[in-house]
Amino acid sequence: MSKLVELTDVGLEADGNVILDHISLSLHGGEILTVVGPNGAGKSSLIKLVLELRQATSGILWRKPGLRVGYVPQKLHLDPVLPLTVARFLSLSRGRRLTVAQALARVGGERLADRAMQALSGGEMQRILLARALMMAPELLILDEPAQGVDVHGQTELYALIQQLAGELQCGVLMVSHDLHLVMASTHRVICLNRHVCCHGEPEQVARHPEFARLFGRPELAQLAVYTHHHHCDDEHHGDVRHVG
Ligand SMILES: Nc1ncnc2c1ncn2[C@@H]1O[C@H](COP(=O)(O)OP(=O)(O)OP(=O)(O)O)[C@@H](O)[C@H]1O
Repeated sequence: MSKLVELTDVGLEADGNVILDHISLSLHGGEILTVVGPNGAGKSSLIKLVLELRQATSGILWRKPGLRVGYVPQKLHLDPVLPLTVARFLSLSRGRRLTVAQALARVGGERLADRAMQALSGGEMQRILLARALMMAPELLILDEPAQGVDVHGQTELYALIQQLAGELQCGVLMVSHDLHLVMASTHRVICLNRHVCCHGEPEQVARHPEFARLFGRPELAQLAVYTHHHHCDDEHHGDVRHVG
């Protein structure tokens, strides 16, 4: 599968504070990478770097040239009195490659087409935001806590849907989640972030890593520590390479 994004030793500072320190990661098509970490760990900042909404202060951020990125934000702020149906909302997205009906079908939301956006439940809203991100047939889907405001059953369903879409569309998925245990079954790799990469690997390995256990308050799990570090020695930096710092 082709490489979509690669960060090599990336750092981000703002107002003299280190927000991200020596971050290295890569993501390929069809692969799901979940970023977990405590509040203030730099998860949203990392997503903003990959979205090119912020610029790294050091290191190299490479994106496949012309990469199509679909983004699902944590929340959508809508005017409560704005008359807007789901179909109309989806039709407003830029760079469309799918029809509204196709995007709704992808997320199992066909029956929601004529519903007012303001009348959607938390789970329905997240599906519609996902449908919007799919409208331009993304090669990379970026999701910032996609299951926020969704009950536990709905969260499990949503993560399963994301996993299904990544397989069907062969797009890469980069998502932030607060609950590794809910997302575990639906992700290939996990990065535990606390400004730097604390640990990195398959979900079971990260869940049992002492640093993860310390951050998430399960020190007893540290006894079970298994750690596999995946080195990415792939050096093909061509295309959209950005050298900074
Ligand atoms: N432009 C900025 N200037 C100064 N500090 C910033 C800036 N942007 C982010 N920060 C700080 O960087 C840290 C990381 O923020 P970020 O929102 O990336 O964390 P997060 O892991 O997404 O947190 P949360 O889980 O609470 O959403 C925070 O301490 C935040 O205050």
